Amino acid sequence: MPWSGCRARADLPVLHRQGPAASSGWLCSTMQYFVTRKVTMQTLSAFDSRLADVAGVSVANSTEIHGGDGAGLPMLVVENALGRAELTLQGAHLTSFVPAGGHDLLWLSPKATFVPGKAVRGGIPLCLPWFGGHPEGKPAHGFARNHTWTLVGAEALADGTTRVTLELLPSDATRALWPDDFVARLAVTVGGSLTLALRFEHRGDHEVPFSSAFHTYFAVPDVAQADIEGLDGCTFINTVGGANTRQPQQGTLRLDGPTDRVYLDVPAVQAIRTAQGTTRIESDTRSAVVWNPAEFALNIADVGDAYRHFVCVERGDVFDDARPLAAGGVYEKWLTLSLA
Ligand SMILES: O=P(O)(O)OC[C@H]1O[C@H](O)[C@H](O)[C@@H](O)[C@@H]1O
Repeated sequence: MPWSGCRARADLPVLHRQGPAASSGWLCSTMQYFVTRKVTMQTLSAFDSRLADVAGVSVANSTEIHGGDGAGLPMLVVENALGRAELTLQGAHLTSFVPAGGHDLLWLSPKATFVPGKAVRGGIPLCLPWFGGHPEGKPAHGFARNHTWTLVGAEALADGTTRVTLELLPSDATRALWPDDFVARLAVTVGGSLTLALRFEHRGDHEVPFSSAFHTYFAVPDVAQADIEGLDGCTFINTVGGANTRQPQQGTLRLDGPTDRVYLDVPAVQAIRTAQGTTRIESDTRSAVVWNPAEFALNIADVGDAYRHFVCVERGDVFDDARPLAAGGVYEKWLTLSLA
Protein backbone atom coordinates (compact mmCIF):
# COMPACT_ATOMS: atom_id res chain seq x y z
CA MET A 1 0.00 0.00 0.00
CA PRO A 2 1.65 3.24 -1.08
CA TRP A 3 2.00 6.40 0.99
CA SER A 4 -1.24 7.93 -0.26
CA GLY A 5 -3.09 4.71 -0.98
CA CYS A 6 -5.39 4.65 2.06
CA ARG A 7 -8.93 5.83 1.56
CA ALA A 8 -9.14 8.77 3.94
CA ARG A 9 -12.52 10.32 4.63
CA ALA A 10 -12.59 13.77 3.15
CA ASP A 11 -13.79 15.21 6.46
CA LEU A 12 -10.94 13.66 8.44
CA PRO A 13 -7.85 15.66 7.48
CA VAL A 14 -4.38 14.97 8.77
CA LEU A 15 -3.64 17.48 11.50
CA HIS A 16 -0.45 19.44 11.63
CA ARG A 17 1.00 21.26 14.56
CA GLN A 18 0.64 24.63 12.88
CA GLY A 19 -2.65 23.69 11.26
CA PRO A 20 -5.40 26.30 11.23
CA ALA A 21 -8.03 24.04 12.73
CA ALA A 22 -6.26 22.95 15.89
CA SER A 23 -9.03 23.74 18.31
CA SER A 24 -10.56 20.94 20.29
CA GLY A 25 -14.11 22.14 19.53
CA TRP A 26 -13.53 21.86 15.80
CA LEU A 27 -11.88 18.51 16.29
CA CYS A 28 -14.76 17.17 18.38
CA SER A 29 -17.32 18.13 15.78
CA THR A 30 -15.49 16.77 12.74
CA MET A 31 -13.47 13.77 13.86
CA GLN A 32 -14.84 10.34 14.58
CA TYR A 33 -14.01 9.14 18.08
CA PHE A 34 -12.28 5.80 18.33
CA VAL A 35 -10.72 6.45 21.69
CA THR A 36 -10.36 3.33 23.75
CA ARG A 37 -8.31 4.80 26.54
CA LYS A 38 -7.00 8.27 27.23
CA VAL A 39 -3.94 8.99 29.28
CA THR A 40 -2.62 12.49 29.56
CA MET A 41 1.15 12.38 29.69
CA GLN A 42 3.34 15.30 30.61
CA THR A 43 5.90 13.87 28.22
CA LEU A 44 3.70 14.77 25.24
CA SER A 45 2.87 18.31 24.30
CA ALA A 46 -0.69 19.50 24.78
CA PHE A 47 -1.23 19.47 21.05
CA ASP A 48 0.09 15.94 20.70
CA SER A 49 -2.34 14.81 23.39
CA ARG A 50 -5.21 16.41 21.54
CA LEU A 51 -4.29 14.54 18.39
CA ALA A 52 -4.21 11.36 20.39
CA ASP A 53 -7.66 12.07 21.79
CA VAL A 54 -9.42 12.30 18.47
CA ALA A 55 -8.47 9.34 16.40
CA GLY A 56 -8.49 6.08 18.33
CA VAL A 57 -4.97 6.74 19.52
CA SER A 58 -4.04 6.85 23.18
CA VAL A 59 -0.81 7.85 24.82
CA ALA A 60 0.95 5.82 27.46
CA ASN A 61 4.39 5.21 28.85
CA SER A 62 6.58 2.15 28.37
CA THR A 63 6.70 1.58 32.13
CA GLU A 64 2.91 1.34 32.21
CA ILE A 65 2.86 -1.23 29.42
CA HIS A 66 6.13 -3.10 29.82
CA GLY A 67 7.22 -2.31 33.38
CA GLY A 68 10.81 -1.46 34.26
CA ASP A 69 12.45 1.28 36.23
CA GLY A 70 12.73 4.97 35.56
CA ALA A 71 10.74 7.31 33.37
CA GLY A 72 10.69 4.98 30.39
CA LEU A 73 9.67 6.21 26.96
CA PRO A 74 6.43 7.83 25.79
CA MET A 75 4.38 5.51 23.62
CA LEU A 76 1.33 5.60 21.40
CA VAL A 77 -1.29 2.88 21.42
CA VAL A 78 -3.34 2.69 18.23
CA GLU A 79 -6.39 0.49 18.50
CA ASN A 80 -9.55 -0.15 16.51
CA ALA A 81 -11.85 -3.08 15.80
CA LEU A 82 -9.37 -4.48 13.27
CA GLY A 83 -6.11 -4.43 15.19
CA ARG A 84 -3.87 -2.88 17.82
CA ALA A 85 -0.35 -1.50 17.67
CA GLU A 86 2.10 0.12 20.08
CA LEU A 87 5.00 2.36 19.23
CA THR A 88 7.50 4.53 21.03
CA LEU A 89 7.84 8.14 19.92
CA GLN A 90 11.58 7.56 20.12
CA GLY A 91 12.43 6.19 16.71
CA ALA A 92 8.75 5.99 15.61
CA HIS A 93 9.47 2.43 16.66
CA LEU A 94 6.68 -0.18 16.48
CA THR A 95 6.90 -2.61 19.40
CA SER A 96 3.67 -4.58 18.91
CA PHE A 97 1.11 -5.32 16.24
CA VAL A 98 -1.81 -7.67 16.91
CA PRO A 99 -4.49 -8.08 14.23
CA ALA A 100 -7.90 -8.73 15.80
CA GLY A 101 -8.22 -12.37 16.77
CA GLY A 102 -4.53 -13.02 16.02
CA HIS A 103 -1.22 -13.01 17.84
CA ASP A 104 1.53 -10.40 18.01
CA LEU A 105 3.45 -10.50 14.74
CA LEU A 106 6.34 -8.58 16.32
CA TRP A 107 8.90 -9.83 18.81
CA LEU A 108 9.87 -7.55 21.66
CA SER A 109 12.77 -8.84 23.70
CA PRO A 110 11.85 -9.79 27.27
CA LYS A 111 15.14 -8.06 28.12
CA ALA A 112 14.29 -4.89 26.18
CA THR A 113 15.05 -1.62 27.93
CA PHE A 114 13.18 1.63 27.29
CA VAL A 115 15.92 4.18 27.75
CA PRO A 116 16.18 7.56 26.02
CA GLY A 117 18.80 7.48 23.29
CA LYS A 118 19.07 3.67 23.12
CA ALA A 119 17.21 1.65 20.49
CA VAL A 120 14.61 -0.73 21.88
CA ARG A 121 15.43 -4.39 21.11
CA GLY A 122 12.66 -5.82 19.00
CA GLY A 123 9.71 -4.52 17.03
CA ILE A 124 10.57 -2.42 13.99
CA PRO A 125 13.57 -0.12 14.45
CA LEU A 126 14.00 2.21 11.47
CA CYS A 127 17.52 2.09 10.08
CA LEU A 128 17.83 5.56 8.55
CA PRO A 129 19.58 7.32 6.81
CA TRP A 130 22.13 4.54 6.70
CA PHE A 131 22.01 0.82 7.35
CA GLY A 132 24.68 -1.06 9.29
CA GLY A 133 28.04 0.33 10.26
CA HIS A 134 29.17 3.80 9.17
CA PRO A 135 32.55 4.34 7.47
CA GLU A 136 33.35 7.18 9.90
CA GLY A 137 32.31 5.20 12.96
CA LYS A 138 28.99 6.95 13.47
CA PRO A 139 26.29 4.90 15.24
CA ALA A 140 25.16 1.76 13.44
CA HIS A 141 21.88 1.94 11.53
CA GLY A 142 21.69 5.75 11.52
CA PHE A 143 20.15 8.13 14.02
CA ALA A 144 16.40 7.86 13.36
CA ARG A 145 15.88 5.03 15.83
CA ASN A 146 17.50 6.93 18.69
CA HIS A 147 15.77 10.29 18.36
CA THR A 148 12.29 11.34 19.40
CA TRP A 149 9.78 11.84 16.62
CA THR A 150 6.70 14.05 16.86
CA LEU A 151 3.12 12.99 16.29
CA VAL A 152 1.86 15.31 13.54
CA GLY A 153 -1.22 13.54 12.27
CA ALA A 154 -3.95 11.13 13.34
CA GLU A 155 -6.82 9.93 11.20
CA ALA A 156 -9.62 7.43 11.50
CA LEU A 157 -10.02 6.19 7.95
CA ALA A 158 -13.25 5.16 6.27
CA ASP A 159 -12.17 1.52 6.00
CA GLY A 160 -11.92 1.23 9.80
CA THR A 161 -8.15 1.56 9.99
CA THR A 162 -6.34 4.25 11.95
CA ARG A 163 -3.33 6.12 10.68
CA VAL A 164 -0.83 8.11 12.72
CA THR A 165 1.94 10.17 11.16
CA LEU A 166 5.21 10.93 12.92
CA GLU A 167 7.90 13.35 11.90
CA LEU A 168 11.60 13.80 12.63
CA LEU A 169 13.28 17.12 11.88
CA PRO A 170 16.93 18.14 12.27
CA SER A 171 18.27 19.04 15.69
CA ASP A 172 21.74 19.83 17.01
CA ALA A 173 22.11 16.11 17.77
CA THR A 174 21.20 14.98 14.25
CA ARG A 175 23.32 17.72 12.65
CA ALA A 176 26.36 16.29 14.42
CA LEU A 177 25.72 13.05 12.52
CA TRP A 178 24.04 14.35 9.34
CA PRO A 179 24.75 18.02 8.62
CA ASP A 180 22.06 18.44 5.97
CA ASP A 181 18.46 19.51 6.46
CA PHE A 182 15.88 16.77 6.04
CA VAL A 183 12.27 15.93 6.78
CA ALA A 184 11.56 12.32 7.76
CA ARG A 185 7.97 11.11 8.04
CA LEU A 186 6.52 7.75 8.91
CA ALA A 187 2.81 7.04 8.39
CA VAL A 188 1.64 4.00 10.36
CA THR A 189 -1.70 2.49 9.35
CA VAL A 190 -3.19 0.01 11.80
CA GLY A 191 -5.98 -2.38 10.86
CA GLY A 192 -6.10 -6.06 10.01
CA SER A 193 -2.66 -5.42 8.52
CA LEU A 194 0.05 -2.97 9.51
CA THR A 195 1.51 -0.57 6.95
CA LEU A 196 4.52 1.67 7.45
CA ALA A 197 5.09 4.31 4.77
CA LEU A 198 8.42 6.08 5.08
CA ARG A 199 9.31 9.35 3.41
CA PHE A 200 12.76 10.92 3.75
CA GLU A 201 13.30 14.25 2.04
CA HIS A 202 16.92 15.29 1.63
CA ARG A 203 17.03 19.08 1.70
CA GLY A 204 20.74 19.43 1.08
CA ASP A 205 22.20 20.89 -2.12
CA HIS A 206 24.48 17.94 -2.93
CA GLU A 207 24.20 14.18 -3.41
CA VAL A 208 24.47 12.06 -0.27
CA PRO A 209 24.89 8.31 0.31
CA PHE A 210 21.66 6.81 1.60
CA SER A 211 20.36 3.44 2.75
CA SER A 212 17.41 2.42 4.87
CA ALA A 213 15.61 -0.59 6.33
CA PHE A 214 12.54 -1.60 8.31
CA HIS A 215 14.51 -3.80 10.74
CA THR A 216 11.56 -6.03 11.66
CA TYR A 217 11.86 -8.63 14.43
CA PHE A 218 9.19 -11.28 13.77
CA ALA A 219 7.92 -13.42 16.64
CA VAL A 220 8.35 -17.16 16.02
CA PRO A 221 7.84 -20.08 18.42
CA ASP A 222 11.27 -21.52 17.49
CA VAL A 223 13.63 -19.91 15.00
CA ALA A 224 15.05 -23.33 14.09
CA GLN A 225 11.60 -24.42 12.89
CA ALA A 226 10.64 -21.30 10.94
CA ASP A 227 10.50 -21.43 7.14
CA ILE A 228 11.18 -18.22 5.22
CA GLU A 229 9.77 -18.21 1.71
CA GLY A 230 10.08 -15.67 -1.09
CA LEU A 231 13.86 -15.56 -1.39
CA ASP A 232 14.42 -18.57 -3.68
CA GLY A 233 16.93 -17.76 -6.41
CA CYS A 234 17.97 -14.41 -4.93
CA THR A 235 21.65 -13.69 -4.45
CA PHE A 236 22.62 -13.16 -0.84
CA ILE A 237 25.73 -11.73 0.77
CA ASN A 238 26.71 -13.78 3.79
CA THR A 239 28.16 -11.25 6.23
CA VAL A 240 28.66 -13.59 9.20
CA GLY A 241 32.20 -13.08 10.47
CA GLY A 242 32.81 -10.49 7.74
CA ALA A 243 32.88 -13.21 5.06
CA ASN A 244 30.93 -11.21 2.46
CA THR A 245 30.64 -14.19 0.13
CA ARG A 246 27.85 -14.26 -2.42
CA GLN A 247 25.67 -17.15 -3.48
CA PRO A 248 22.10 -17.82 -4.63
CA GLN A 249 19.40 -18.94 -2.21
CA GLN A 250 18.03 -22.35 -3.07
CA GLY A 251 14.44 -22.92 -2.01
CA THR A 252 13.00 -22.15 1.40
CA LEU A 253 15.33 -20.70 4.05
CA ARG A 254 15.55 -22.32 7.46
CA LEU A 255 18.18 -20.96 9.85
CA ASP A 256 20.59 -23.45 11.40
CA GLY A 257 22.94 -21.15 13.31
CA PRO A 258 24.18 -17.56 13.38
CA THR A 259 22.77 -15.87 10.27
CA ASP A 260 23.39 -12.43 8.82
CA ARG A 261 22.53 -12.29 5.13
CA VAL A 262 21.72 -9.48 2.76
CA TYR A 263 19.37 -10.70 0.02
CA LEU A 264 19.42 -8.48 -3.05
CA ASP A 265 16.69 -7.58 -5.53
CA VAL A 266 14.07 -9.69 -3.78
CA PRO A 267 10.43 -10.20 -4.80
CA ALA A 268 7.82 -7.95 -3.18
CA VAL A 269 6.46 -10.69 -0.88
CA GLN A 270 8.02 -13.04 1.68
CA ALA A 271 6.31 -15.36 4.14
CA ILE A 272 7.42 -16.80 7.47
CA ARG A 273 5.72 -20.14 8.16
CA THR A 274 5.69 -21.59 11.67
CA ALA A 275 3.49 -23.89 13.75
CA GLN A 276 1.72 -20.73 14.93
CA GLY A 277 0.73 -19.54 11.45
CA THR A 278 2.09 -17.63 8.47
CA THR A 279 3.18 -14.00 8.50
CA ARG A 280 3.11 -12.18 5.17
CA ILE A 281 5.66 -9.46 4.44
CA GLU A 282 5.23 -7.13 1.48
CA SER A 283 7.28 -4.09 0.52
CA ASP A 284 8.39 -2.05 -2.47
CA THR A 285 11.96 -2.04 -1.16
CA ARG A 286 14.58 -4.10 -2.98
CA SER A 287 16.52 -5.88 -0.21
CA ALA A 288 15.78 -8.26 2.66
CA VAL A 289 18.30 -8.75 5.47
CA VAL A 290 17.83 -11.97 7.43
CA TRP A 291 19.42 -11.91 10.88
CA ASN A 292 19.51 -14.03 13.98
CA PRO A 293 22.73 -14.22 16.00
CA ALA A 294 21.88 -17.61 17.59
CA GLU A 295 24.33 -18.38 20.42
CA PHE A 296 26.23 -15.13 19.82
CA ALA A 297 23.13 -13.47 21.32
CA LEU A 298 24.32 -14.61 24.75
CA ASN A 299 26.77 -11.69 24.47
CA ILE A 300 24.00 -9.21 23.61
CA ALA A 301 22.60 -7.97 26.92
CA ASP A 302 19.07 -7.27 25.68
CA VAL A 303 18.70 -10.54 23.74
CA GLY A 304 20.40 -13.46 25.54
CA ASP A 305 18.79 -16.87 25.13
CA ALA A 306 15.58 -15.23 23.91
CA TYR A 307 17.12 -15.35 20.40
CA ARG A 308 15.16 -18.54 19.76
CA HIS A 309 11.92 -16.61 19.53
CA PHE A 310 12.58 -14.17 16.70
CA VAL A 311 13.83 -13.89 13.19
CA CYS A 312 14.61 -10.59 11.56
CA VAL A 313 13.54 -10.17 7.94
CA GLU A 314 14.47 -6.57 7.28
CA ARG A 315 13.05 -5.12 4.08
CA GLY A 316 14.97 -2.08 2.89
CA ASP A 317 17.39 -0.73 0.31
CA VAL A 318 20.88 -1.66 1.45
CA PHE A 319 24.29 -2.69 0.09
CA ASP A 320 24.05 -3.00 -3.74
CA ASP A 321 20.37 -2.00 -3.64
CA ALA A 322 21.04 1.33 -1.90
CA ARG A 323 20.98 4.48 -4.05
CA PRO A 324 22.37 7.92 -3.24
CA LEU A 325 19.92 10.76 -2.79
CA ALA A 326 20.40 13.67 -5.16
CA ALA A 327 20.12 17.27 -3.97
CA GLY A 328 16.51 17.70 -2.92
CA GLY A 329 15.86 13.99 -3.48
CA VAL A 330 13.03 12.09 -1.79
CA TYR A 331 13.01 8.43 -0.71
CA GLU A 332 9.56 6.86 -0.29
CA LYS A 333 9.07 3.17 0.52
CA TRP A 334 6.47 1.10 2.36
CA LEU A 335 6.11 -2.17 4.24
CA THR A 336 2.93 -4.13 4.98
CA LEU A 337 2.69 -7.01 7.49
CA SER A 338 -0.27 -9.32 7.96
CA LEU A 339 -1.27 -12.81 8.98
CA ALA A 340 -1.69 -14.90 5.84
O1 LIG B 1 22.38 -4.47 17.42
P1 LIG B 1 21.90 -3.61 16.27
O2 LIG B 1 22.73 -2.39 16.06
O3 LIG B 1 20.45 -3.27 16.44
O4 LIG B 1 22.05 -4.47 14.95
C1 LIG B 1 21.48 -5.75 14.86
C2 LIG B 1 21.76 -6.37 13.50
O5 LIG B 1 21.15 -5.57 12.51
C3 LIG B 1 21.19 -6.13 11.17
O6 LIG B 1 20.47 -7.30 11.11
C4 LIG B 1 22.62 -6.40 10.74
O7 LIG B 1 22.63 -7.12 9.52
C5 LIG B 1 23.36 -7.17 11.80
O8 LIG B 1 24.73 -7.27 11.43
C6 LIG B 1 23.22 -6.49 13.16
O9 LIG B 1 23.92 -7.22 14.14
